[in-house]
Amino acid sequence: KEVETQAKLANVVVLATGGTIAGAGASAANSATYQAAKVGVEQLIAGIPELSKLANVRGEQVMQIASESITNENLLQLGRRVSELADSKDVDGIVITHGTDTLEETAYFLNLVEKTDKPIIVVGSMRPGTAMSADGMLNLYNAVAVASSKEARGKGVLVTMNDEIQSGRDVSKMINIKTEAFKSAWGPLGMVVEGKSYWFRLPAKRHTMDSEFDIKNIKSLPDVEIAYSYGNVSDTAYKALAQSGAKAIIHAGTGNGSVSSRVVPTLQALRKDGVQIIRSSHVNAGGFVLRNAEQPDDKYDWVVAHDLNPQKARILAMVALTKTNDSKELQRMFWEY
Ligand SMILES: NC(=O)CC[C@H](N)C(=O)O
Repeated sequence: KEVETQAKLANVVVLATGGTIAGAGASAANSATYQAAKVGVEQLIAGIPELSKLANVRGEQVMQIASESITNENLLQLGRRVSELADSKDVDGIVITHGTDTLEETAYFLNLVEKTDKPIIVVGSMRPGTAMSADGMLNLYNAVAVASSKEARGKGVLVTMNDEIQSGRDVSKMINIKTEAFKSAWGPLGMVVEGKSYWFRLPAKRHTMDSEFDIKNIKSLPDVEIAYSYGNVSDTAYKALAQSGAKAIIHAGTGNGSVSSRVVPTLQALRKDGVQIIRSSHVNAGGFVLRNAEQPDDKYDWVVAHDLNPQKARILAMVALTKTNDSKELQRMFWEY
């Protein structure tokens, strides 16, 4: 009978990359002071015996790092492994355990480049497993539940944190001390409760199967950098980034991606030199940058990131630049993805 049930369960692979979900602290009182990326994937899976009722779960340790240290090479390595697994007949769903600092970047990257309709779920935690009220166990349980469900297919890369199912495209880490840390300006897609998913809406932007990007065709990612804006900002960072070889600079602007009059001439000159200038906003609850509002983008040949925050804009710019260096094409991609 047991063999029969196991045959019916979905096959889910957990790819572990590190982060707080694999963190360990000195005592149960250490919810914020601990070391990330300490616990191996086998131990994470073994810590949740209930997973075996949801799916046939196996783990792979892809890397063991805190996510602020993830490089473009790491992203490509992870993306290629996800793609290989998604192509395998024996795999129904993929879960990626990840540090929360750059989780939103990895989730968006995979959402753009993985050609599969199989569920891909990225998950992390805000407290290490050694802490009181650790959140990683339930987040991972929920991730495996969603990864093994048929309803999660074709919805793009998803993130399960704090009982919510979020689109990997929209979600962002909004606060770094609460377990209710991941939010999207446009709301979650659904909820996952006691291993069952409840869906409310679908992503409207192009992703995975419907994307023109494919990890199999991406050999390397170009250098795209971010410059932060604020009162009294100078053009020093923009110039230095261009000089160090950036193909595009994401302007992490104030408000509607506005640009200081001290910086405008430098960005005009950099664009003439071939650097793509992409205006985004660093406002906290979600930016909404429109073309030719605040700055004449048509005249300067700049691109706007619309609702993508600066770090997500960097991901799309890198992926887009593997295909085109035409600013009109880049702008189309920024509207569509
Ligand atoms: N909560 C977390 O996962 C943060 C830990 C670490 N900075 C990381 O992103 O990997």
